[in-house]
Amino acid sequence: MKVLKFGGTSVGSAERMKAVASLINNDEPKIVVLSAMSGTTNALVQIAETLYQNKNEEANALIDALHDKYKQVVEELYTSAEKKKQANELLTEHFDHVRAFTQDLFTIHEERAVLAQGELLSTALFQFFLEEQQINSVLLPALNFMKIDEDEEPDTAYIAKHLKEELEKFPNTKLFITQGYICRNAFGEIDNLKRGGSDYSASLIGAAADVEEIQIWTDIDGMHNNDPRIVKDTYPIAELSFDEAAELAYFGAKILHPSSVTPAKQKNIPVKLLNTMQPEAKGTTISAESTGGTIKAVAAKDGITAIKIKSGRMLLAYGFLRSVFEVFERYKTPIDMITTSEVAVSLTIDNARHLEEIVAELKEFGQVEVDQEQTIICVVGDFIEERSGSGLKIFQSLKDISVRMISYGGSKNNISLLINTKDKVEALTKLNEGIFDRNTNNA
Ligand SMILES: Nc1ncnc2c1ncn2[C@@H]1O[C@H](COP(=O)(O)OP(=O)(O)O)[C@@H](O)[C@H]1O
Ligand SMILES: N[C@@H](CC(=O)OP(=O)(O)O)C(=O)O
Repeated sequence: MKVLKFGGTSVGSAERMKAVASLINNDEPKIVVLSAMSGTTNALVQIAETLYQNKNEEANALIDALHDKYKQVVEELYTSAEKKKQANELLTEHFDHVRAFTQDLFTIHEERAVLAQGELLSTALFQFFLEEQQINSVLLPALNFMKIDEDEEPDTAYIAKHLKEELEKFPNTKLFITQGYICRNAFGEIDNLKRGGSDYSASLIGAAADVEEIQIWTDIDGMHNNDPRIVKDTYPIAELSFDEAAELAYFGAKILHPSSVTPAKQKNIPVKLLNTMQPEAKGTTISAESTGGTIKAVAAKDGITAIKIKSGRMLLAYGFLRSVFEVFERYKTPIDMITTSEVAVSLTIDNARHLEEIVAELKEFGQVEVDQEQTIICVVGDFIEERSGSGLKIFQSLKDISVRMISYGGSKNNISLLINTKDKVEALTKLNEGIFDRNTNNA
């Protein structure tokens, strides 16, 4: 059994859905995980924001516009009048459900129900298409097995048990379709795995069903060595280790959801990143093995806040760092980077929701400085043997850019640098020119 996840762009139009159907139409047993059609989740987020503000007329106009877009998809996707009618009835049901929220109090619970509509629609429309094409498949409702706990972490035991039960209901079926992104929370309510979470769904499903391979089908031919949205002349990487891929995903490579590597790594299931527009391309294979040159890729994570605590008196005392970390723990705020000197400790966070409270508490330890609009540049590779002077190449490339923090040694896979966000494009471009050995890594 394999898991194949198709992202928003891969199911973004009737034409794309038809291409996905032909890609999966073979005898291999598989679970197909679909995202919402591209643009849908953003549109639903906008509808939810409008509903929060009680702008009901505006919300209705947005809902109508999205509904119209889907009517067009139905027109293009199906050939028979019967399927078009069935699909249009389904659209009415879903969009009326969203419209109903204009009449009522709008809270986070309603918001989550609104956000779930994208995946519910894409999978239902796709299943209808397979039926029309007489391709035998079963639609598995993710809300019957995908669950997060009180800490918003996946309940892997629950997922494995309930997914197995769902699959066992259909012993003769080889093709299952299900929703990415959506789940139930500890209270049984509809929830989600955060933006981009369908990759995470695919990986959790793959681990739960102990599949032989997880494929993430998207609109690019694998993980590139640099952000292709920012830098020209990037190339796909043939192979990455789980740890390298996890670092890149966490530090901004949008092609993968940050948490999606962990479940696959735990079960040692290879993950392939493949391109729906170019299915024959080799893509990237993520596995326990790591081969290729020393420096593999670079990614950038924006929205970082740097906090420096200066305290000559206390820094070297044992227990000091623990007290600092406890402040962040109290506010459930993870720390990304940390560096220390004799008189100060600098660290970064990407969730500044409790910044004010955190800073107020840290001031008890010393002088606190805060810098926002920072970016972490993360260079990933196998740095265990400093054979090729990777550090030198990195610093030479960045010689004209002011680097605020440097972190190396936490893992053998990552050198992280903190820079001002305004310097990001220049930093990524210079690194692209200065640090890669194209012949070794290119897919
Ligand atoms: N290092 C990278 N390698 C490949 N793609 C990347 C990288 N960094 C950012 N991306 C972007 O990620 C996009 C694919 O992710 P996403 O938009 O989430 O796809 P999907 O809609 O299939 O889920 C690509 O189109 C590309 O612009
Ligand atoms: N539809 C959700 C989940 C998702 O993963 O989408 P995509 O696979 O298109 O990144 C989102 O837009 O966040």
